[in-house]
Amino acid sequence: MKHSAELGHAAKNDLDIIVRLLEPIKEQFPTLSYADFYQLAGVVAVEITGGPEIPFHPGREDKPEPPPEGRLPDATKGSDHLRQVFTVQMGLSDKDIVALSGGHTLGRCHKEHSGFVGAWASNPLIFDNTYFKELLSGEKEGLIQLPSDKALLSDPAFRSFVEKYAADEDAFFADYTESHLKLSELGFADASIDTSRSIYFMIFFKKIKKQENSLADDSLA
Ligand code: HEM
Repeated sequence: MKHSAELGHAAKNDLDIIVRLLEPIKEQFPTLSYADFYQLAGVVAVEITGGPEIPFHPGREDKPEPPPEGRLPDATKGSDHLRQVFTVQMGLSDKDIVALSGGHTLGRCHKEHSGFVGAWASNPLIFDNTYFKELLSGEKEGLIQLPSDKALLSDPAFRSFVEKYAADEDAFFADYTESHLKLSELGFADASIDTSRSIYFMIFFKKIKKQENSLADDSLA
């Protein structure tokens, strides 16, 4: 995210706004890598919008170059493509694919970015299981279902997880936590629980959370 090539990526057009908002917080923690900082911001975002507490292990190093192009999933494609990206390339399971897709409980699609328009849920600033409930209840005026979201309904293995998460938010939160943690530590060989450092980082976490709250208050004011 700190590389301009990534920021200019059509699929992530708004990232520069987040990067700009986070920069004053990052400046207070110069020893923290950007890779750890942005992962921590993701963990905080899920938690402060009502989602589960995801464990965080620090120690990622910043890379001098962005990763190669073409590794993001394509929203116009179906289940074979999702398994190619998440299972073949990243080693994640069907359960991970469906649980992580629940991240679409937050935010929305923008015409100027992806060409799609609208949010997946009527409460797009709350992390809950509405995404799965909406998916099962069919298309609705004002809400979006991407082809890649609909693939979770037509593929029987995916669908069983959609039904489970729609019926049981605790099960979604438990699986989402596991999958988010797994995704956030791909390629991070040193991820391990080092108690003293984890406690140290929890202090950062609380500080950042406090500042996020005051940023949110400012932007509402
Ligand atoms: C399964 C494959 C995925 C596909 C094909 C996909 C596709 C998309 C697309 C097309 C957008 C709209 C971008 C825009 O127009 O601004 C989007 C937004 C978003 N995606 Fe995904 N996504 C996937 C997985 C994920 C995962 C794993 C997460 C997080 C766990 C996630 C979280 C989000 C969020 C929060 C937004 C809203 C961003 C905003 O409000 O600006 N997505 N995604």
